[in-house]
Amino acid sequence: MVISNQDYIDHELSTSLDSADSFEGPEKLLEIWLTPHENDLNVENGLRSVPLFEWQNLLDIINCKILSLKKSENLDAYILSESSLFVYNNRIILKTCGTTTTLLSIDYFFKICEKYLHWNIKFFKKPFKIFYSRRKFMFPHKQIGLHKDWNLEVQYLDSFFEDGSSYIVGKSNKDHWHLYTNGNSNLVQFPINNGLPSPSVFKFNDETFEILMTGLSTEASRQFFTNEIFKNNLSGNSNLHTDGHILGLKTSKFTQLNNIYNTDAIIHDAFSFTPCGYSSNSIIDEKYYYTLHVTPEKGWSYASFESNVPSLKYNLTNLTILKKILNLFKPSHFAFTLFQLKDEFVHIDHLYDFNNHEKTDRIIYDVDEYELLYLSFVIGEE
Ligand SMILES: C[S@@+](CC[C@H](N)C(=O)[O-])C[C@H]1O[C@@H](n2cnc3c(N)ncnc32)[C@H](O)[C@@H]1O
Repeated sequence: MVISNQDYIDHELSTSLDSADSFEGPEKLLEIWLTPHENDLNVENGLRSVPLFEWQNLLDIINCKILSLKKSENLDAYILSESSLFVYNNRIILKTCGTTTTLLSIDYFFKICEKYLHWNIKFFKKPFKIFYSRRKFMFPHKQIGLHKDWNLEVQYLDSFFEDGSSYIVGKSNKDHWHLYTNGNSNLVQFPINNGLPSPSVFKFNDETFEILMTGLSTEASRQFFTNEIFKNNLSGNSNLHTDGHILGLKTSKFTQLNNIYNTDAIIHDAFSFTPCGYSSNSIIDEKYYYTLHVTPEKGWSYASFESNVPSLKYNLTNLTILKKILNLFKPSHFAFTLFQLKDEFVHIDHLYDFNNHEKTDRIIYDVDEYELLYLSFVIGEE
Protein backbone atom coordinates (compact mmCIF):
# COMPACT_ATOMS: atom_id res chain seq x y z
CA MET A 1 0.00 0.00 0.00
CA VAL A 2 1.36 3.44 -0.91
CA ILE A 3 1.37 5.72 2.09
CA SER A 4 1.33 9.48 1.91
CA ASN A 5 0.49 12.11 4.48
CA GLN A 6 -2.73 13.11 2.72
CA ASP A 7 -6.20 12.07 3.88
CA TYR A 8 -6.48 8.36 3.30
CA ILE A 9 -8.57 5.27 3.91
CA ASP A 10 -7.26 1.73 4.36
CA HIS A 11 -9.92 -0.09 2.29
CA GLU A 12 -8.39 -3.52 2.71
CA LEU A 13 -8.38 -3.33 6.51
CA SER A 14 -11.75 -1.60 6.63
CA THR A 15 -13.46 -4.57 4.99
CA SER A 16 -11.76 -7.27 7.04
CA LEU A 17 -12.55 -6.17 10.60
CA ASP A 18 -15.00 -8.23 12.57
CA SER A 19 -15.66 -9.11 16.19
CA ALA A 20 -18.00 -11.37 18.08
CA ASP A 21 -16.50 -11.65 21.58
CA SER A 22 -16.99 -9.44 24.66
CA PHE A 23 -15.36 -6.11 23.99
CA GLU A 24 -13.76 -3.61 26.39
CA GLY A 25 -15.30 -0.35 25.14
CA PRO A 26 -13.84 1.92 27.86
CA GLU A 27 -10.74 3.57 26.49
CA LYS A 28 -7.28 4.30 27.75
CA LEU A 29 -6.63 7.96 27.05
CA LEU A 30 -3.06 9.23 26.80
CA GLU A 31 -2.41 12.91 26.11
CA ILE A 32 1.13 14.26 25.82
CA TRP A 33 1.89 17.96 25.32
CA LEU A 34 5.51 18.56 24.39
CA THR A 35 5.07 22.31 24.75
CA PRO A 36 2.23 24.67 25.73
CA HIS A 37 1.66 26.12 22.26
CA GLU A 38 1.41 24.80 18.76
CA ASN A 39 4.24 26.86 17.36
CA ASP A 40 6.73 26.46 20.18
CA LEU A 41 8.71 23.75 18.42
CA ASN A 42 11.42 24.65 16.01
CA VAL A 43 10.21 22.39 13.20
CA GLU A 44 7.47 23.46 10.83
CA ASN A 45 4.21 21.67 11.67
CA GLY A 46 5.88 19.98 14.66
CA LEU A 47 4.43 16.53 15.28
CA ARG A 48 2.28 16.88 12.17
CA SER A 49 5.44 16.71 10.08
CA VAL A 50 6.04 13.12 11.24
CA PRO A 51 5.42 10.72 8.33
CA LEU A 52 2.36 8.49 8.46
CA PHE A 53 4.40 5.28 8.56
CA GLU A 54 5.83 6.32 11.94
CA TRP A 55 2.36 6.57 13.46
CA GLN A 56 1.59 3.18 11.93
CA ASN A 57 4.72 1.73 13.55
CA LEU A 58 3.76 3.26 16.89
CA LEU A 59 0.23 1.86 16.68
CA ASP A 60 1.54 -1.59 15.69
CA ILE A 61 3.32 -1.68 19.05
CA ILE A 62 0.04 -1.26 20.90
CA ASN A 63 -1.96 -3.56 18.59
CA CYS A 64 -4.13 -1.23 16.61
CA LYS A 65 -4.32 0.11 13.09
CA ILE A 66 -5.21 3.29 11.26
CA LEU A 67 -8.49 3.06 9.37
CA SER A 68 -8.51 6.60 8.04
CA LEU A 69 -7.04 10.06 8.42
CA LYS A 70 -8.55 13.53 8.00
CA LYS A 71 -6.20 16.48 7.92
CA SER A 72 -7.05 20.07 8.72
CA GLU A 73 -5.07 23.26 9.10
CA ASN A 74 -4.08 22.63 12.72
CA LEU A 75 -5.11 19.10 13.54
CA ASP A 76 -4.82 15.60 12.05
CA ALA A 77 -7.52 13.15 13.15
CA TYR A 78 -7.11 9.40 12.74
CA ILE A 79 -9.83 6.79 13.15
CA LEU A 80 -8.25 3.62 14.49
CA SER A 81 -9.39 0.03 14.63
CA GLU A 82 -9.61 0.77 18.38
CA SER A 83 -10.79 4.39 18.64
CA SER A 84 -8.80 7.53 17.71
CA LEU A 85 -5.55 9.46 17.51
CA PHE A 86 -5.34 13.26 17.29
CA VAL A 87 -2.12 15.02 16.40
CA TYR A 88 -1.49 18.74 16.85
CA ASN A 89 1.89 20.36 16.20
CA ASN A 90 2.76 20.21 19.90
CA ARG A 91 0.68 17.34 21.32
CA ILE A 92 -0.99 14.00 20.73
CA ILE A 93 -4.18 12.54 22.13
CA LEU A 94 -4.23 8.76 21.82
CA LYS A 95 -7.48 7.07 22.77
CA THR A 96 -7.63 3.30 22.45
CA CYS A 97 -9.97 0.62 23.71
CA GLY A 98 -10.13 -3.19 23.69
CA THR A 99 -6.91 -4.84 24.82
CA THR A 100 -4.55 -2.32 23.27
CA THR A 101 -1.36 -1.68 25.22
CA THR A 102 -1.51 2.10 24.98
CA LEU A 103 1.32 2.97 27.34
CA LEU A 104 3.80 0.88 25.38
CA SER A 105 3.65 3.60 22.73
CA ILE A 106 5.51 6.11 24.92
CA ASP A 107 9.02 4.90 24.20
CA TYR A 108 8.49 4.94 20.44
CA PHE A 109 6.78 8.31 20.68
CA PHE A 110 9.92 9.84 22.18
CA LYS A 111 12.04 8.20 19.51
CA ILE A 112 9.85 9.92 16.92
CA CYS A 113 10.20 13.23 18.79
CA GLU A 114 13.98 12.92 18.84
CA LYS A 115 14.26 11.91 15.19
CA TYR A 116 11.92 14.50 13.69
CA LEU A 117 11.77 17.32 16.25
CA HIS A 118 15.16 17.05 17.96
CA TRP A 119 13.25 16.70 21.20
CA ASN A 120 15.36 14.64 23.57
CA ILE A 121 13.49 13.37 26.62
CA LYS A 122 16.77 12.80 28.50
CA PHE A 123 17.55 16.47 28.12
CA PHE A 124 14.05 17.89 28.65
CA LYS A 125 13.22 15.34 31.40
CA LYS A 126 9.49 15.77 30.90
CA PRO A 127 7.07 17.13 28.36
CA PHE A 128 4.96 20.11 29.34
CA LYS A 129 1.92 17.99 30.29
CA ILE A 130 1.03 14.32 30.48
CA PHE A 131 -2.44 13.00 31.21
CA TYR A 132 -3.39 9.36 31.29
CA SER A 133 -6.90 8.33 32.26
CA ARG A 134 -9.33 5.49 31.98
CA ARG A 135 -12.58 4.32 33.45
CA LYS A 136 -12.61 1.16 35.56
CA PHE A 137 -12.39 -1.74 33.09
CA MET A 138 -15.34 -4.07 32.53
CA PHE A 139 -13.07 -7.06 31.85
CA PRO A 140 -9.78 -6.27 33.63
CA HIS A 141 -8.59 -9.90 33.43
CA LYS A 142 -8.61 -9.63 29.64
CA GLN A 143 -6.16 -6.72 29.61
CA ILE A 144 -2.58 -7.37 28.64
CA GLY A 145 0.51 -6.92 30.85
CA LEU A 146 0.73 -3.72 32.83
CA HIS A 147 -2.81 -2.69 31.84
CA LYS A 148 -4.18 -5.37 34.17
CA ASP A 149 -3.39 -3.19 37.17
CA TRP A 150 -3.57 0.59 37.68
CA ASN A 151 -0.54 0.56 40.01
CA LEU A 152 1.57 -1.05 37.29
CA GLU A 153 0.42 1.57 34.82
CA VAL A 154 1.45 4.32 37.23
CA GLN A 155 4.84 2.71 37.88
CA TYR A 156 5.41 2.47 34.15
CA LEU A 157 4.51 6.12 33.61
CA ASP A 158 6.77 7.16 36.47
CA SER A 159 9.63 5.21 34.91
CA PHE A 160 9.50 7.80 32.11
CA PHE A 161 8.47 10.92 33.94
CA GLU A 162 9.13 10.43 37.68
CA ASP A 163 6.96 11.70 40.45
CA GLY A 164 3.56 11.86 38.79
CA SER A 165 0.22 12.20 40.57
CA SER A 166 -2.21 9.30 40.52
CA TYR A 167 -5.91 9.60 41.40
CA ILE A 168 -8.80 7.18 41.79
CA VAL A 169 -11.78 9.43 41.20
CA GLY A 170 -15.06 8.01 42.52
CA LYS A 171 -15.87 5.00 44.66
CA SER A 172 -12.97 2.58 44.57
CA ASN A 173 -15.24 -0.48 45.02
CA LYS A 174 -17.78 0.70 42.40
CA ASP A 175 -17.60 2.68 39.18
CA HIS A 176 -14.66 5.03 39.16
CA TRP A 177 -12.17 6.73 36.93
CA HIS A 178 -8.38 6.68 37.09
CA LEU A 179 -6.20 9.66 36.33
CA TYR A 180 -2.44 10.16 36.18
CA THR A 181 -0.91 13.57 35.58
CA ASN A 182 2.61 14.81 35.27
CA GLY A 183 4.51 17.51 33.44
CA ASN A 184 7.16 20.14 33.49
CA SER A 185 5.77 23.64 33.92
CA ASN A 186 9.33 25.02 33.70
CA LEU A 187 9.18 24.26 30.00
CA VAL A 188 7.26 27.48 29.55
CA GLN A 189 10.60 29.18 30.13
CA PHE A 190 12.53 26.96 27.77
CA PRO A 191 14.26 28.66 24.81
CA ILE A 192 12.92 26.55 22.01
CA ASN A 193 12.67 29.05 19.16
CA ASN A 194 16.23 29.70 17.98
CA GLY A 195 17.51 30.15 21.49
CA LEU A 196 14.92 32.84 22.31
CA PRO A 197 12.13 32.31 24.79
CA SER A 198 9.02 31.17 23.02
CA PRO A 199 6.81 34.22 22.39
CA SER A 200 3.54 32.57 23.23
CA VAL A 201 4.40 30.77 26.39
CA PHE A 202 2.36 32.53 28.98
CA LYS A 203 -1.21 31.74 28.10
CA PHE A 204 -2.61 28.57 26.66
CA ASN A 205 -6.20 27.43 26.25
CA ASP A 206 -7.51 24.02 26.91
CA GLU A 207 -10.62 22.23 28.03
CA THR A 208 -11.66 18.62 27.69
CA PHE A 209 -15.09 17.24 28.28
CA GLU A 210 -15.85 13.50 28.35
CA ILE A 211 -19.04 11.50 28.78
CA LEU A 212 -18.66 7.80 29.52
CA MET A 213 -21.89 5.83 29.21
CA THR A 214 -22.83 2.23 29.97
CA GLY A 215 -26.12 0.34 29.73
CA LEU A 216 -27.20 2.00 26.48
CA SER A 217 -30.92 1.67 25.67
CA THR A 218 -31.80 -1.12 23.22
CA GLU A 219 -33.36 1.39 20.90
CA ALA A 220 -30.18 3.49 20.87
CA SER A 221 -27.84 0.51 20.48
CA ARG A 222 -29.77 -0.81 17.50
CA GLN A 223 -28.62 2.10 15.38
CA PHE A 224 -25.02 0.95 15.61
CA PHE A 225 -25.52 -2.53 14.13
CA THR A 226 -24.75 -2.76 10.42
CA ASN A 227 -27.68 -5.11 9.70
CA GLU A 228 -29.97 -2.50 11.27
CA ILE A 229 -28.49 0.12 9.00
CA PHE A 230 -29.36 -2.04 6.01
CA LYS A 231 -32.81 -2.76 7.37
CA ASN A 232 -33.42 0.96 7.59
CA ASN A 233 -32.50 1.09 3.94
CA LEU A 234 -29.80 3.61 4.60
CA SER A 235 -27.50 1.88 2.15
CA GLY A 236 -28.40 0.94 -1.38
CA ASN A 237 -25.93 -1.94 -1.22
CA SER A 238 -26.84 -5.19 0.53
CA ASN A 239 -23.25 -6.41 0.97
CA LEU A 240 -22.48 -6.27 4.72
CA HIS A 241 -18.80 -5.77 3.96
CA THR A 242 -19.40 -2.52 2.17
CA ASP A 243 -16.77 -0.06 3.25
CA GLY A 244 -17.42 0.79 6.89
CA HIS A 245 -16.68 4.45 6.16
CA ILE A 246 -19.74 4.79 3.96
CA LEU A 247 -21.92 3.15 6.58
CA GLY A 248 -20.27 5.21 9.28
CA LEU A 249 -21.15 8.47 7.53
CA LYS A 250 -24.73 7.30 7.00
CA THR A 251 -24.99 6.44 10.69
CA SER A 252 -23.58 9.84 11.64
CA LYS A 253 -26.19 11.56 9.53
CA PHE A 254 -29.06 9.40 10.71
CA THR A 255 -28.18 9.88 14.40
CA GLN A 256 -27.15 13.54 13.91
CA LEU A 257 -23.82 12.79 15.59
CA ASN A 258 -22.19 14.78 12.80
CA ASN A 259 -23.95 17.92 13.98
CA ILE A 260 -23.44 18.20 17.72
CA TYR A 261 -22.24 21.82 17.74
CA ASN A 262 -24.54 23.20 15.01
CA THR A 263 -21.77 24.50 12.81
CA ASP A 264 -20.93 24.05 9.15
CA ALA A 265 -17.21 24.49 9.81
CA ILE A 266 -16.79 20.78 10.31
CA ILE A 267 -14.77 17.95 8.85
CA HIS A 268 -16.33 14.62 9.76
CA ASP A 269 -15.06 11.06 9.46
CA ALA A 270 -16.79 7.92 10.70
CA PHE A 271 -16.62 4.16 10.59
CA SER A 272 -19.23 1.44 11.25
CA PHE A 273 -17.81 -1.93 12.24
CA THR A 274 -19.37 -5.25 11.24
CA PRO A 275 -21.52 -6.60 12.77
CA CYS A 276 -21.67 -3.60 15.10
CA GLY A 277 -19.73 -0.71 16.59
CA TYR A 278 -19.13 2.86 15.51
CA SER A 279 -16.33 5.42 15.73
CA SER A 280 -16.26 9.00 14.54
CA ASN A 281 -13.96 12.02 14.61
CA SER A 282 -15.10 15.55 13.89
CA ILE A 283 -12.88 18.60 13.46
CA ILE A 284 -14.41 22.02 14.03
CA ASP A 285 -12.92 25.24 12.71
CA GLU A 286 -9.75 23.36 11.73
CA LYS A 287 -8.63 23.10 15.36
CA TYR A 288 -11.08 21.55 17.80
CA TYR A 289 -12.18 17.94 17.86
CA TYR A 290 -14.96 15.83 19.20
CA THR A 291 -14.99 12.07 18.98
CA LEU A 292 -17.55 9.33 19.60
CA HIS A 293 -17.13 5.60 20.02
CA VAL A 294 -19.91 3.11 20.45
CA THR A 295 -19.87 -0.51 21.57
CA PRO A 296 -23.56 -1.45 21.29
CA GLU A 297 -23.51 -5.15 22.30
CA LYS A 298 -26.08 -5.74 25.02
CA GLY A 299 -23.86 -7.48 27.58
CA TRP A 300 -21.19 -4.75 27.63
CA SER A 301 -22.69 -1.75 25.89
CA TYR A 302 -20.68 1.44 26.14
CA ALA A 303 -20.38 4.76 24.38
CA SER A 304 -18.00 7.63 24.88
CA PHE A 305 -18.02 11.24 23.80
CA GLU A 306 -14.96 13.44 24.13
CA SER A 307 -14.57 17.03 23.06
CA ASN A 308 -12.15 19.91 23.38
CA VAL A 309 -14.57 22.30 21.63
CA PRO A 310 -15.20 25.37 23.80
CA SER A 311 -18.97 25.15 23.61
CA LEU A 312 -19.57 28.78 24.60
CA LYS A 313 -17.85 29.85 21.38
CA TYR A 314 -20.68 28.12 19.54
CA ASN A 315 -23.40 29.64 21.72
CA LEU A 316 -23.89 26.35 23.52
CA THR A 317 -23.06 25.08 26.98
CA ASN A 318 -21.50 21.78 27.92
CA LEU A 319 -24.76 21.02 29.69
CA THR A 320 -26.66 21.30 26.39
CA ILE A 321 -24.14 19.01 24.75
CA LEU A 322 -24.43 16.55 27.60
CA LYS A 323 -28.20 16.42 27.30
CA LYS A 324 -28.01 15.94 23.52
CA ILE A 325 -25.70 12.98 23.93
CA LEU A 326 -27.70 11.43 26.76
CA ASN A 327 -30.91 11.74 24.81
CA LEU A 328 -29.38 9.79 21.99
CA PHE A 329 -27.82 6.96 24.00
CA LYS A 330 -30.16 6.83 27.03
CA PRO A 331 -27.59 5.06 29.20
CA SER A 332 -28.45 3.50 32.56
CA HIS A 333 -25.21 4.89 33.98
CA PHE A 334 -22.95 7.71 32.93
CA ALA A 335 -20.04 9.67 34.26
CA PHE A 336 -18.65 12.87 32.93
CA THR A 337 -15.40 14.64 33.42
CA LEU A 338 -14.61 18.23 32.63
CA PHE A 339 -11.10 19.65 32.68
CA GLN A 340 -10.94 23.43 32.41
CA LEU A 341 -8.41 26.07 33.24
CA LYS A 342 -9.31 27.53 36.61
CA ASP A 343 -10.16 30.99 35.39
CA GLU A 344 -12.61 29.52 32.88
CA PHE A 345 -14.15 26.86 35.05
CA VAL A 346 -17.89 26.60 34.63
CA HIS A 347 -19.66 24.21 36.96
CA ILE A 348 -22.25 22.06 35.34
CA ASP A 349 -23.17 20.45 38.58
CA HIS A 350 -26.79 21.66 38.50
CA LEU A 351 -27.93 18.68 36.49
CA TYR A 352 -30.91 17.80 38.65
CA ASP A 353 -33.61 17.40 36.03
CA PHE A 354 -32.48 14.51 33.90
CA ASN A 355 -34.99 11.59 33.68
CA ASN A 356 -35.01 9.56 36.89
CA HIS A 357 -31.33 9.93 37.47
CA GLU A 358 -29.61 9.66 40.78
CA LYS A 359 -26.32 11.43 41.28
CA THR A 360 -23.79 9.03 42.80
CA ASP A 361 -20.66 11.19 42.81
CA ARG A 362 -19.66 14.83 42.49
CA ILE A 363 -15.95 15.41 42.89
CA ILE A 364 -13.84 18.48 42.20
CA TYR A 365 -10.06 18.47 42.13
CA ASP A 366 -7.43 21.12 41.58
CA VAL A 367 -4.96 19.63 39.12
CA ASP A 368 -2.18 22.16 38.49
CA GLU A 369 -3.62 24.94 36.30
CA TYR A 370 -6.83 22.96 35.80
CA GLU A 371 -9.94 22.30 37.73
CA LEU A 372 -11.47 18.88 37.25
CA LEU A 373 -15.14 18.10 37.75
CA TYR A 374 -16.24 14.47 37.88
CA LEU A 375 -19.93 13.57 38.09
CA SER A 376 -21.50 10.16 38.02
CA PHE A 377 -25.18 9.21 37.68
CA VAL A 378 -27.30 6.12 37.66
CA ILE A 379 -30.57 6.43 35.83
CA GLY A 380 -33.46 4.27 37.07
CA GLU A 381 -35.58 2.00 34.87
CA GLU A 382 -38.00 3.91 32.68
C1 LIG B 1 -16.34 1.22 17.84
S1 LIG B 1 -15.04 0.23 18.33
C2 LIG B 1 -14.31 1.34 19.43
C3 LIG B 1 -14.62 1.15 20.85
C4 LIG B 1 -14.77 2.35 21.66
N1 LIG B 1 -13.72 2.64 22.52
C5 LIG B 1 -16.09 2.41 22.38
O1 LIG B 1 -16.26 3.31 23.11
O2 LIG B 1 -16.97 1.64 22.17
C6 LIG B 1 -15.77 -0.99 19.30
C7 LIG B 1 -17.00 -1.63 18.76
O3 LIG B 1 -16.75 -2.09 17.44
C8 LIG B 1 -16.89 -3.52 17.40
N2 LIG B 1 -15.88 -4.08 16.51
C9 LIG B 1 -16.12 -4.90 15.49
N3 LIG B 1 -14.97 -5.25 14.91
C10 LIG B 1 -13.97 -4.64 15.56
C11 LIG B 1 -12.56 -4.63 15.44
N4 LIG B 1 -11.94 -5.34 14.54
N5 LIG B 1 -11.84 -3.88 16.29
C12 LIG B 1 -12.46 -3.15 17.23
N6 LIG B 1 -13.79 -3.13 17.39
C13 LIG B 1 -14.56 -3.88 16.58
C14 LIG B 1 -16.75 -3.99 18.85
O4 LIG B 1 -17.37 -5.24 19.08
C15 LIG B 1 -17.41 -2.86 19.56
O5 LIG B 1 -18.80 -2.96 19.49
